Amino acid sequence: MENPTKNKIQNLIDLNPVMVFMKGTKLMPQCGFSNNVVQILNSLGVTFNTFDVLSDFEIREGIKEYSEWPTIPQVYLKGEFLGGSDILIEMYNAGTLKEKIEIALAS
Ligand SMILES: N[C@@H](CCC(=O)N[C@@H](CS)C(=O)NCC(=O)O)C(=O)O
Ligand code: FES
Repeated sequence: MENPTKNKIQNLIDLNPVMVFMKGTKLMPQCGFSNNVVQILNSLGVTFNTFDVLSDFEIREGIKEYSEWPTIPQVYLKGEFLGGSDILIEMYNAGTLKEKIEIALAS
């Protein structure tokens, strides 16, 4: 996937230490899975940026190809794919998510 879509995805991930590809916006998530991620990051006081894949079909499909992960939401931490809703819930419940994010952001 060497194309403008991939470049746009790469730029978003490079520029934003915590980058969330989701359905809807922080204030109005359009799916429960995306809402889960927003609520978890908000509750931990994490600063994050979002991209609404419902506004761009190329990015919606491109992000799945980029990460080889088939679903939205997708959370990236310092350029690395961290997970979707299930994985974030798991890390949040395990109590490991905040520290993982803080360590990554400090490095
Ligand atoms: N188990 C997934 C749930 C997310 C999910 O199933 N997303 C679906 C429905 S929102 C999806 O992205 N489908 C492909 C699409 O809508 O493009 C997770 O942990 O994030
Ligand atoms: S939009 Fe239907 S499950 Fe996410």
